[in-house]
Amino acid sequence: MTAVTLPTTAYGPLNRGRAPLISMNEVSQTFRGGQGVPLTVLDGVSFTLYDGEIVALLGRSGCGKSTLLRVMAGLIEPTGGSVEYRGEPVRGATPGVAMVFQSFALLPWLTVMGNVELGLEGVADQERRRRALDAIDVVGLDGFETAYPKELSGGMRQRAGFARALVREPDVLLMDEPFSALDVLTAENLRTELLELWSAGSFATRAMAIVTHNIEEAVLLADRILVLGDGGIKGELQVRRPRPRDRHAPAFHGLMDAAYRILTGDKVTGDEDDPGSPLVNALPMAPVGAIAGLADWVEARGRAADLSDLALELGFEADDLLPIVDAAVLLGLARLVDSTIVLTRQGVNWTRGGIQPGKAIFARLATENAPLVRTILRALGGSRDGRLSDDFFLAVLRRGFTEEEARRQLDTAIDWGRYGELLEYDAKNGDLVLAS
Ligand SMILES: Nc1ncnc2c1ncn2[C@@H]1O[C@H](COP(=O)(O)OP(=O)(O)OP(=O)(O)O)[C@@H](O)[C@H]1O
Repeated sequence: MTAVTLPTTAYGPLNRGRAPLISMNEVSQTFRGGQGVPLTVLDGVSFTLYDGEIVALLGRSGCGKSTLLRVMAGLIEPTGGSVEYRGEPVRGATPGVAMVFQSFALLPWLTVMGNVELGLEGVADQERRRRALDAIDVVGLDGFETAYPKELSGGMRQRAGFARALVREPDVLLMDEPFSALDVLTAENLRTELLELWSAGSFATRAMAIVTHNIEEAVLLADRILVLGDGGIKGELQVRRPRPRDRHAPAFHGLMDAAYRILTGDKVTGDEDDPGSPLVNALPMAPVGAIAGLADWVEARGRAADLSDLALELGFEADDLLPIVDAAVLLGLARLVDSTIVLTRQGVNWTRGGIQPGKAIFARLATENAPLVRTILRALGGSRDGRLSDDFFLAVLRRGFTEEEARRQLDTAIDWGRYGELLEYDAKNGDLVLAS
């Protein structure tokens, strides 16, 4: 569906330049099953959780989602491979991690306060009390400090579960189906509040991973969805949608379909023939001039360059380069190997080929790989006189993007199409015109 080629060893192309928090390297987990028969649940899984992201681990029942989460938390020592936390090997419980469980896991003989304070063993009384009260406040349980779990509804128990995890101010919050024991409305409420707190930076956590088998929940919450199956990661989806996400947007449905197709075994990534719907596969917003500039720099450095070095040299943050890098990768001008950008043969030909041959290469790549450019060309080709108003495209794009995003998507496609001499744009009346 997307033409972006993902690096095969590191599942995190959106996160280049961000700090890795937990890295799993070729992790395997084999349990002794019934009658001592070995059961391999994870088989050489590599995955990195980066600073700033929410990752959903999606998969069928029994595929090893909880096992993967427990290995990340250091609750299980894997039978193969290794786990690192901020570059240091994990031995025993992973530092900086707190967990939230489906079953709430509260001690029935302790009050809410007592349960939350449990997360702070070893902290002085007064400090412990202050932090517990703060955490209880953040999750909206103030007033229930002295209540016992049996006096609370399911939703309130899970709030206490979150408070007990957050009171530790964890770097990483790992959640194992935290909403699936709750009724639909309570789950929705808690999910929304968690996202609001996350977006507002109301707690110190830098990254979250959530296990779920609910596709909609994964698309609502995550920046990245990893689909687990057959002992490994079957596929990955990037969710580049602003929050809060509109469940009714076509793009949302497109992502759910894509996740479903990976779950059920259809290959979604790497389908070169179909760049997918422009409503789901947004164009990285980078003008051609910027992509050309990047390609020139990389070419001048032997056709491969480390992104952080490049950013440093240019005086940018690595993140500033991301849309430009994403655009080059989407078009097929470059590929990423971990954090190194490497020009493809087409990328080299584009940079070195001179103006007209360069334009021809770009035109072909944009038509093949950029969903919105392709859609616009098809629509113009099917119109009476090869001419359509930008209002037409904006109206369609608004089904998947905000007003502002829709305009920027169209402007990017026009910029790419004009450079490739595929189309013209008549700014006076806002018409897009197929190039003659
Ligand atoms: N400690 C253990 N000993 C033996 N087998 C185990 C152990 N823990 C998990 N398993 C088995 O490993 C497989 C994966 O379990 P896991 O709980 O990780 O799956 P899951 O994807 O989280 O499933 P679910 O969605 O149903 O919770 C299951 O077959 C389970 O029975």
